[in-house]
Formats: sequence, structure tokens, C-alpha cells
Amino acid sequence: MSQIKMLSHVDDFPSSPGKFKPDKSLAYIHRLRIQSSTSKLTVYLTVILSLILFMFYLSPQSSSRGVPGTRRALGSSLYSSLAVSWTGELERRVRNSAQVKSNSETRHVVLVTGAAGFVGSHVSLALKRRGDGVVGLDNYNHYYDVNLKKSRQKLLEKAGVFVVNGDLNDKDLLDKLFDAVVFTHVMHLAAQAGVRYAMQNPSSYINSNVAGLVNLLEVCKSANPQPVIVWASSSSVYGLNSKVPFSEKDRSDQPASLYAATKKAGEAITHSYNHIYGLSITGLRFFTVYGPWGRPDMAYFVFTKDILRRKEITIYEGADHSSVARDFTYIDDVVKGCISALDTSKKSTGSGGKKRGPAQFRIYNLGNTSPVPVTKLVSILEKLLKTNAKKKLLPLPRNGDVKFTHANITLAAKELGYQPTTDLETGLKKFVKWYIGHYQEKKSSW
Ligand SMILES: O=C(O)[C@H]1O[C@H](OP(=O)(O)OP(=O)(O)OC[C@H]2O[C@@H](n3ccc(=O)[nH]c3=O)[C@H](O)[C@@H]2O)[C@H](O)[C@@H](O)[C@H]1O
Repeated sequence: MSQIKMLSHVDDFPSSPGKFKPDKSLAYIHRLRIQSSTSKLTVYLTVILSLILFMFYLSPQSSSRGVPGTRRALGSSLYSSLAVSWTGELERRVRNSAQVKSNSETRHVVLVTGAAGFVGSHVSLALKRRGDGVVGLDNYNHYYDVNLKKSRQKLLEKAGVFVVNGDLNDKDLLDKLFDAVVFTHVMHLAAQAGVRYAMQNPSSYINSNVAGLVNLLEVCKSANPQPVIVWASSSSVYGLNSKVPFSEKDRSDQPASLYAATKKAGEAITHSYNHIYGLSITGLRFFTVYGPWGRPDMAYFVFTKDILRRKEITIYEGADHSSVARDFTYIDDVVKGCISALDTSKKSTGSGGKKRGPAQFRIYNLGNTSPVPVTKLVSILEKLLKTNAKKKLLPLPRNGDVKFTHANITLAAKELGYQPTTDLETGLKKFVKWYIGHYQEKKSSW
């Protein structure tokens, strides 16, 4: 029908503009031309429409889950940039990594997304250490040095955690992972991080933090049994909220960056999956997490590297030279919060995509409750590195940064038993020790 409409639209279109009135013979030739170009157009449109229908038919989203040899299998070949070839060997390693050890009290089998990332690698190791089954997933993107991710992955491998090299948006792969293993929990830590980078590459935030999240939730809601989900939101959702310390009840509808907006979108999206499908979901708002094996894009990491190289560092400051501050939170404290969130979660209530009753939906701040000015962070690093920084002070640019963050952790303390114990100086000491050991040994930089 749309074809007919389109063609009639072509017929109606004036053949020539202005007042020109063709004579009869000219009009005849003209009509013939229109007819022949119309039929050409018909052929083109038919081919294009058929191609679109064919692509849709083959797309992984249009395919049904778990039916071998159907459209899903064909779909993966079209999505070769994402697709992972699922071999018997890969499946064997996945199943092996998912094995629960006899010392495990919880008997959790956890899929950790972003396992080669900073928080993901620490959480994976902690879960494995206590005997849980752990399978990692990471796409090893180039947002920062892939060698660092590979080094983390080597640590995980030694500990018996296998990390699948694949993307959250590869639905085929997620389906196969869930077909191979019955995951009791998903610790979703894969994301496009970084507040300021969102101005350079906005689509990467939508791709990971929105589309990737939905893809994962789609697979989780259809799984039988449905896993529990714990995932990383962010302190940045508080945006322009000026009430301190930030409590989960405070406004979080005024994000100051696209990063924050995608994390807030994640909270809304997970709520809808909880509401419709009965998935048990806990969102954790991380406050500027730092520590050994950290992210090279973050200020404490960049400052360490540049102070050691005697390079100038830029410190942002607020109006009237007021200091910018962060509630820096040490990695080990955050890991404890993550694990406690997994352990205190109630089961999802749905199965096979159908909700059977109301399910748990929780959001917690995981911060340190003690904001420290960025200038103080720099002076601690100067002391630890025994080197004076070359500082350049600049007004806080309008790039999504907020002036300060400060967590109220009353709710997490009460319900998760979360109690951070590491102050910034102690945590940075551990970071610096790791940094020097890691990069001197490698004789390379990130
Ligand atoms: O809590 C979060 O949810 C987020 O925490 C982290 O974001 P931020 O708190 O912005 O950390 P980070 O970049 O280390 O900047 C720290 C401070 O240094 C200042 N800063 C930064 C760079 C610089 O060159 N100079 C400077 O003064 C800067 O102005 C800021 O005041 C994570 O990156 C993010 O992924 C998310 O998880």
C-alpha cells in the first residue's frame, strides 16, 4: 500500500515548474518518460523494501530465543562486528568458570559484566575468592588503555574467572551465555564511564548505558529462572541537587552531563523491568571510586602520572576560587557494598518473561561520607610521590562536572551493613604503591 501511495505521489508531482504548457505530442513523450521512470522507481523501491524486510527478518532482535537453527543463528552473521563465534571450547570455559566451589556459602553463580574493568575485576575476584561461580563479560573497548584491561583479565584468569570477550549489545551471545549457565545473579558493571568524555562521544553512552542495558534486561527477563540484578548507577545522578549530603530521597532529575542522564535513564529503565517482569533489581550510586587497578581517565590517576613526569596538571575550581570536592570512595569499601547488595537481594519473581508478583527494587548510595577538595587530593599525592606538582588552576568548565558530591549512606548502612573504612590518604597510599609497581615493572605508561 505504501508503494502505491508513493507512486501516486510521483505521478502527481509537476513534471516541470513554472508556466510551461507542453503540446500534445510533447505531452505524450513526456507521459511515456514518466511511465518508464515510474516503473524504474517501482523496481528500485521494491528492491529497497525487500532488503529492509530481509534485514529485519535476520536481525537478532526479531529472532526468538533459544530455538537452534532459526533466524537467530543467521542473524549473528550480519552482526559480525559484535558477534562472538560460540565454540564448544568457549562454552566449556564458561561452564567451568561458573562452577560453584564447595566452600561457597551462598552458592551464587554470577555473570559480571565489565569484568575487565576497574570495579568489575575487583568484584569478580572477591566473589571467586569466596567460592561463587563467576563468569565475566567485557568488550575491551578502547576508551582507555586496553593493556590495563588485559592485565586485569590475566589476574582473573589466574583466579579461575573466565572473561568472555563480547559486547552487551550482542543478544545472540547473551542468549548463549544464559543457555549455557543458570545465572542466579547478574552484577552489571559494564558501562561507558567518564563525565567529561560524554561531550566528545555522546553515542557511546547511549550504546552502552541505555541500549546495552536494555539488551541485558531483555535476556534476564526471559531467563528461567530470572536472575537477580545489581548494577552500577552513579552519584552523578544528583546533578544540580544542592541539598547535602545527597540522600536517595533527594532530587535526581536534573543531570548535569549526558553520562549522568544515561545513568538516571538506567534507573528508570530498570524500574520498568522490575515493574513489568518481576526482576529483582538493585542500583548502586557509586561516588568517585578510586584505588589500585583504577581507571586511567580519572583525576587521581592522571595527576599521579603527570606529577611523576613533571608535567603540568589542571585543577578545576569553582566561583571565587572556591574548591571543587568529591566524596572519593575506596574500591575495597565499594566491593563490600556490591557483594552485600547481591547477598541481601530477594529473588526475582517472574519466569519466562511473566511477572508472578511484586519484586524488590532498591537504590543505594555507596559513598564515603567525607568530601575532600581536589586541591587536598593533589597535596596528598605530592606527599606520597615526594614531588611537587606543577599546578594550573582553571575555572570549572561547563563540561558536565558538578562542584561537589557528598553521600548520605544511612540507607546502605541500615540495609546492606555498608560501612566505608578507608580515608583518602590511606587509599591513595595503596594506589600509589600499586601504580609504581605496575608501571615500573611494565616500563610503559597507560
Ligand atoms: O561518582 C561518579 O558517579 C563518577 O565519578 C567519577 O567522576 P568524577 O567525580 O568526575 O571523577 P574524576 O574524573 O576523577 O574527577 C574528580 C574531580 O577532579 C576534577 N578534575 C578532573 C580532571 C582534571 O584534570 N582536573 C580536575 O580538577 C574534576 O572536576 C572532579 O571534581 C567517574 O569518572 C565517573 O565515571 C562516575 O563514576
